Amino acid sequence: MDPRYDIPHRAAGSGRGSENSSPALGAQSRRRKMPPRPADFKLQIIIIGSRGVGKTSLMERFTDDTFCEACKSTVGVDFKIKTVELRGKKIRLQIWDTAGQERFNSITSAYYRGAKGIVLVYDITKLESFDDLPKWMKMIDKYASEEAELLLVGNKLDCEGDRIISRQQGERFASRISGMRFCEAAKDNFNVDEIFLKLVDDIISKMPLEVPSKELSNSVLSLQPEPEVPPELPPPRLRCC
Ligand SMILES: Nc1nc2c(ncn2[C@@H]2O[C@H](COP(=O)(O)OP(=O)(O)OP(=O)(O)O)[C@@H](O)[C@H]2O)c(=O)[nH]1
Repeated sequence: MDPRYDIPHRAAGSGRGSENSSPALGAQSRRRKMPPRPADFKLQIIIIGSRGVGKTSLMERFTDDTFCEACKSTVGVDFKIKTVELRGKKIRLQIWDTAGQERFNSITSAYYRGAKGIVLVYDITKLESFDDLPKWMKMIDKYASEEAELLLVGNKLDCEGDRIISRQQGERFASRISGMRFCEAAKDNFNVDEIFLKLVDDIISKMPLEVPSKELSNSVLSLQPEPEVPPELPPPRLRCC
């Protein structure tokens, strides 16, 4: 893995402190009570793609380093949080996992607008999921911000024997979309951290990181709290051919 991508491990233990700690543990418990350094940025990333391509598995692998053998199909949207450090900045990622079933499009479309990064996933063993890509691009064009970074992921690389979509086909599709990156991955942790971190790196490399600290803290404060409700719909944009 690229050493620039430094992911802090989750703190071990229950994290439950006690007001009556022994003096010998005083310094240690005081250290434990230090509030964590606030994030410099908060970013939203949305994962989209047809049903069963592995969106939930990718999210869980990246955020919790696990995957479920038989995930339930996502209903509407779900999200997880992960904090990473890149380019000396602490970045709190909110990763939205959307349902692949078309009947949820009216719900999931509301989450596109706030996303700074969009991961569009297909299954390399399912032609239909690849054929659906233009449909997903239409959703992106209609609902996402024009500035959002796009990443196309051909998933289930561990099923090479059942592959139907070649790597070249994936690359060709991505090359036709302005600024879209492409890679292949698998839930057993092939390329998963790398794809998310590369996407975040692409996003923050375009952000003004060297602004004066006062402005930076203002920009953090101005970021919205975790969106419990979908943001307003964006104006349509034209990107897809
Ligand atoms: N072999 C293999 N199976 C995978 C991979 N990723 C996901 N799966 C399996 O594919 C099935 C669907 O995975 P999900 O992660 O639920 O797919 P999803 O895209 O979130 O599905 P929806 O929520 O219905 O849109 C599950 O049985 C997963 O275990 C992978 O990389 N390799």
